[in-house]
Amino acid sequence: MSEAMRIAVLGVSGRMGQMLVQAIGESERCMLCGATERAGHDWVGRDLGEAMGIAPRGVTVSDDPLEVFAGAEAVIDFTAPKATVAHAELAAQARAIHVIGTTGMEAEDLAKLEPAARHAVIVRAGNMSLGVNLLTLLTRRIAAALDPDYDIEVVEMHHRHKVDAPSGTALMLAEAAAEGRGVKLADVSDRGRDGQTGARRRGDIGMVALRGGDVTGEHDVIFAADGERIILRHVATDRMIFARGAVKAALWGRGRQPGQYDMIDVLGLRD
Ligand SMILES: NC(=O)C1=CN([C@@H]2O[C@H](COP(=O)(O)OP(=O)(O)OC[C@H]3O[C@@H](n4cnc5c(N)ncnc54)[C@H](OP(=O)(O)O)[C@@H]3O)[C@@H](O)[C@H]2O)C=CC1
Ligand SMILES: O=C(O)C1=N[C@H](C(=O)O)C[C@H](O)C1
Repeated sequence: MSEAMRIAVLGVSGRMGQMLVQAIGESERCMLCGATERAGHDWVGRDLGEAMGIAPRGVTVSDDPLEVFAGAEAVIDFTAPKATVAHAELAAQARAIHVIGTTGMEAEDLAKLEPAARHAVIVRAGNMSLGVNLLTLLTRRIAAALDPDYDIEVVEMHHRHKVDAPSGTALMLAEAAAEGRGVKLADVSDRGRDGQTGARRRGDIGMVALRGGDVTGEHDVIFAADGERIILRHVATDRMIFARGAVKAALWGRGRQPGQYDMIDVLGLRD
């Protein structure tokens, strides 16, 4: 059996950071070797397990990503866009596999991942669950089969703490719908309806974001025509689906050529 993969978790105190610690602990194929938080965070310098209120883990939370990357084969990053861009540069220097779950990245942030991917394996997805990735494939197929008399709307709901909209998943689903229709999402996307909007433009793909309570993540893709609606739905009830997907991505990255990959590659679903 090959050696257990050494994985570090970035932004470890976050909702996803803590799930990732649990998901790494579940697998015999990997071990947690490091963890980071922002400088000044009260977990920095403490044993991770003790900070989490569980048994000591023998891993000290660091605010120095460079030191953490140097000791890791893979790093898993569910933090914030600017932090992720900086992490990508460090992952490239350390030749570490960089699994990115962070959403809300703008085009300029994504462009900065390209030079890093010349040296590191980057696996990035707005949603790391099997269910959502399958849903993107279904969305693409259905959009390809229907003409623009079927209006496409992507509706998402998340917890009150989420800071970006539309969600990374909603963007993945809208991209898949646009791809199925053979159009560019940027040309047809309608994200900000408010006031006197005028009638819906034929062929547009709408996106709507709801925020409230503790909703883990819910996404509907609606194909609405005269006389009928088709609704594809994914409901996440446990963040472990994302964390397990991210660990799977890190393990998949071992021995790959540098470049940018997504969960469709990891799950072997590319056609
Ligand atoms: N792809 C997927 O499957 C999923 C993606 N996500 C995405 O993951 C991201 C995180 O979500 P969530 O865990 O809910 O958010 P949280 O705010 O709970 O966690 C983010 C953590 O990252 C920390 N952080 C920010 N900047 C840095 C930095 N420079 N170095 C180290 N740590 C840093 C934050 O610290 P502080 O709070 O002090 O700023 C915080 O602890 C979001 O973009 C979310 O949309 C979430 C779930 C699934
Ligand atoms: O912030 C979240 O919580 C989630 N973010 C991802 C997204 O933006 O789609 C994935 C999941 O829906 C949870």
